Amino acid sequence: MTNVIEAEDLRRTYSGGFEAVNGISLAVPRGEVFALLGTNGAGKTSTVELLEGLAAPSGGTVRVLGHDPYRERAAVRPRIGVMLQEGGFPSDLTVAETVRMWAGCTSGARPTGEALEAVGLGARGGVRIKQLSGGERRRLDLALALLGRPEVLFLDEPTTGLDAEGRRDTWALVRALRDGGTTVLLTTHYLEEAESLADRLAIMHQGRIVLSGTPAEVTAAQPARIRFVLPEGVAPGRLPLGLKAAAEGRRVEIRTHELQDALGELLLWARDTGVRLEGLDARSASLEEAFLEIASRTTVDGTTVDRTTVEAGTR
Ligand SMILES: Nc1ncnc2c1ncn2[C@@H]1O[C@H](COP(=O)(O)OP(=O)(O)OP(=O)(O)O)[C@@H](O)[C@H]1O
Repeated sequence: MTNVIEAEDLRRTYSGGFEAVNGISLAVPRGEVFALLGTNGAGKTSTVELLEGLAAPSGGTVRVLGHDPYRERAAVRPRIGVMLQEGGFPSDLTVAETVRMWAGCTSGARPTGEALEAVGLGARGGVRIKQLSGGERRRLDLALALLGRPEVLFLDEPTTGLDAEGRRDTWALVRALRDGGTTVLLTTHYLEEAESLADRLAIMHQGRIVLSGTPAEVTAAQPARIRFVLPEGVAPGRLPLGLKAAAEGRRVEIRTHELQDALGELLLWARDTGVRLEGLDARSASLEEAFLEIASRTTVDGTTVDRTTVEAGTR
């Protein structure tokens, strides 16, 4: 499969010397939905703008549909759709007028009605932009990004500000576009969105990709968790030797990559010793845990380390 988006050791340094993108490499094949995740300021928008050709990288290379999106903008721009984090519209125009205006600058544009129907704004064509809700503006942004039937769609936080139904409608639309062969690269703060929509994802932290893969691969890298409360008088030290547990008073947490084995061992021990495990809760790792674990890291001298390690080292 050919890669529609390719970045190699991509860097972006802002004036003042701040390195917002610090050597990112990624490849997105045709027809894939790829999600970029990361905390505020991780460098997602700075990266996406390089991929869109809106800014020149300070190092590394980008290829979109085989071209440099910044230097060969004329070759790339007609084939991509871009939804920025904040679109600016003339507020006195109606929704339909805005789409028609945009269509005037777009070759092979979809009909206005079709573009608005696709994003659930079919009945809002006559409404002025200034009267739209935040979520409706987001949908209009998406309609404009779709207008030229792009081969590659860049969506920067496409569902921020949408209600639950709007979010699910957008997911359905993105899936339909993907099934039709469109390649989609999106950023999001909603882990559920990345988990349900993305074929592959990357978690960024401080300008770097720290973890990437399918949602299942990314979560599999994290340990599962078992939690329970021991009864009065049963010390955590009595737990079976094979289980590595962290205890706070009677509350115990076990982290393991072998959930079934650990849980089996724990339950057999509890039965054999007549111990009742209150509030027993066992769960596989989630994307949220992977994300929070990465977000809690900090960087010292360019090396990413666990925050607890830093604190221990400074004591
Ligand atoms: N024009 C600029 N000049 C200097 N620094 C900038 C500029 N734009 C962004 N930054 C900084 O670069 C870093 C990355 O910003 P960016 O917007 O790419 O992050 P993000 O992951 O998209 O964050 P968010 O989730 O909040 O949108 C931040 O620390 C930000 O303050």
